[in-house]
Amino acid sequence: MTFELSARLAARNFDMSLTLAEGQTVAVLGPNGAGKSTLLNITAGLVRPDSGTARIGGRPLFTLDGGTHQWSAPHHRGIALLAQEALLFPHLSVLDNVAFGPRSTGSSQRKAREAARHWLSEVDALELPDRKPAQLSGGQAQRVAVARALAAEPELLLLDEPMAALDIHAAPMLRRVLKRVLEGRKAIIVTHDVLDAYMLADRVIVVEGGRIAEEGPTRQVLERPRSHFAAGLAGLNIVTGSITEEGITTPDGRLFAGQHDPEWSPGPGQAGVAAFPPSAVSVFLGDVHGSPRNSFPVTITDLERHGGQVRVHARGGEAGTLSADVTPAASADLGLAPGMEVRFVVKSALVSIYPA
Ligand SMILES: Nc1ncnc2c1ncn2[C@@H]1O[C@H](COP(=O)(O)OP(=O)(O)OP(=O)(O)O)[C@@H](O)[C@H]1O
Repeated sequence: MTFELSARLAARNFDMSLTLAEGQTVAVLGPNGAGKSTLLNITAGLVRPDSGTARIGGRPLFTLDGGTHQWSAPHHRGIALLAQEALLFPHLSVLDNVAFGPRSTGSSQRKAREAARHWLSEVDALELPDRKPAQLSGGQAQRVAVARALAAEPELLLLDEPMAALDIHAAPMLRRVLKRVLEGRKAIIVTHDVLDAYMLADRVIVVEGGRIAEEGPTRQVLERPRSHFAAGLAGLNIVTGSITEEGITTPDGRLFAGQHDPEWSPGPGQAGVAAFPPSAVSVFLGDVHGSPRNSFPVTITDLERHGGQVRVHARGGEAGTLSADVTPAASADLGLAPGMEVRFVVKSALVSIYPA
């Protein structure tokens, strides 16, 4: 059954629509304050939008358009929300925490505990049933919380940065468990980690300023980003403009040459993106002689160590923020420092051009 939502909430500058097909997991990525949690909370029934509709299959979750207003309470939505913290009932054993969902929908204690054991085994936590939540590590508690959410047999699972509160050793195990249990399930996972998107999601939605900035299949969005946020996650620079024979022309009239997708024949003037890694950018002081192509005057905003290189972050007028990787020796020779005006020159062979 398809999940469909369209909602607006003026107080949070929120206006989004999305559809989730049966069995599909979507990752929601975006900067702080973009509206990711608001999307989950509206879906779960914890925040009420000004207008909109949502349904799972034929079953309405809310209808706030037109004359008839309908609003289902959170526990009637068939939706489970998993937060950053496990939020288990502290006085119940692990087994009874997981059995809680089936119990509250009328299963006998025996049947509910049977279901609980099944879900504990699905999350690799069969050795924990008698413990109290206070006796669990963060990663164990979060796996139990996943089992508790699934034991309620939700039609849609919402995960709000489930790995965020875990240490680096516990996160990979939870990620593996989630990969297994999300297979073939409708789920929306809010995350700041591209690894989650790659491993867990069929599709990615990038949200910015309460709107969907970009969406598509995970690899397409993360390897051919169109939004600056997704480009940042992918570790790429992007410059947008309109398509020409050789590349794109930026809004301030600069030609940016690159390699077109061979399978794609753009119409002239069509909006396009030029994407390139920081390693494709060289840094020069002053004017560059010869071809002015793919060359930007920029102001350095920051320098940081990145692997064995120095990553030079800069602002380039219409081009927005760009970064270049140079060796520490080159950085020292050029005397690079924040506030300096330099020129970024990008190798056109390493620039991919694709439709915006
Ligand atoms: N309880 C609230 N009351 C009023 N405004 C809120 C509330 N929670 C969030 N907002 C506002 O709504 C907007 C979206 O916030 P939201 O928490 O959904 O963003 P987010 O993408 O989840 O951010 P983060 O990554 O920091 O968790 C922001 O402008 C935020 O300030």
